[in-house]
Amino acid sequence: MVLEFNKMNGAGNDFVLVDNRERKVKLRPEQAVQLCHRQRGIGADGIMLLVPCVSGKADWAWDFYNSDGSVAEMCGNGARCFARFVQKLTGINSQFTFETGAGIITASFQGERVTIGLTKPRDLRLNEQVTLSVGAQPIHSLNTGVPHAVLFVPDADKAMVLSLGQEIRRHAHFAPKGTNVNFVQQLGNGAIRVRTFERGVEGETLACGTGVTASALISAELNGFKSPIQVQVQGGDLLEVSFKENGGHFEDVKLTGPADFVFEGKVTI
Ligand SMILES: N[C@@H](CCC[C@H](N)C(=O)O)C(=O)O
Repeated sequence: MVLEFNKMNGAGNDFVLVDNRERKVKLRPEQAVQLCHRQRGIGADGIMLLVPCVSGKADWAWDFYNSDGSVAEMCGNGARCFARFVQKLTGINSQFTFETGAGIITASFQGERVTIGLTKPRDLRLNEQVTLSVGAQPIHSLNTGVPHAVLFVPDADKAMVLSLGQEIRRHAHFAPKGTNVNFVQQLGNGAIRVRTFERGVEGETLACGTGVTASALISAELNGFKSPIQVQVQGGDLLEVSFKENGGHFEDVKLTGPADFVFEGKVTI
């Protein structure tokens, strides 16, 4: 069949978006892999299909695939792109909701930027000593829709994102689901810089929205960072994480950043 798609990116994390409101597309994992392939396909970190929300709990829903064909519960940068895609197809400018594997996400538009309201963060674990090939390291973790490990590093440029990222991503400590891995440098002005090794892409991406969010919340928890936190990502963009703290719990967690169309096309699958 011929698939019509939009190619988009959110802070350099790139995606293929497909209108599947009529549910005619049945994507198999190997087709997702083929479409995301950077030499043999369109090239992307993931694919989102817009579908009707059958549960009736939200305005829309998505099916999300990583570039290795695995299904992910949530994607922060993808969510902003999805919001712009829905806006383009339906003309909506006001806040709306969509259902993901992690729960209901809200989306709203601030001029060029998009804000998404995430699901309540869960499974916060701090300062767990994890034995790695470089020795035991304190690793923090938080699920912001998908699981994230967070390590603080003095200089993100020198972080061993590929080698250590891969090791932690599949470490027994995070089994069976594995984890995304974020290397976080604290910048002087209450901001942070984050580099992420992404599960399901199995490499470093130019940004990871849920990873940025987990890194910001853990910076707040451990180092007193205040909302909103500015986060510099590997692609050079700035994302913003805002939240409320209520008795040691984070609420009303929001991620704001860019979501850009790159091109439209048709591909036979
Ligand atoms: N890039 C995303 C995260 C996508 C899901 C992740 N690869 C996983 O499988 O956990 C983001 O911006 O949050």
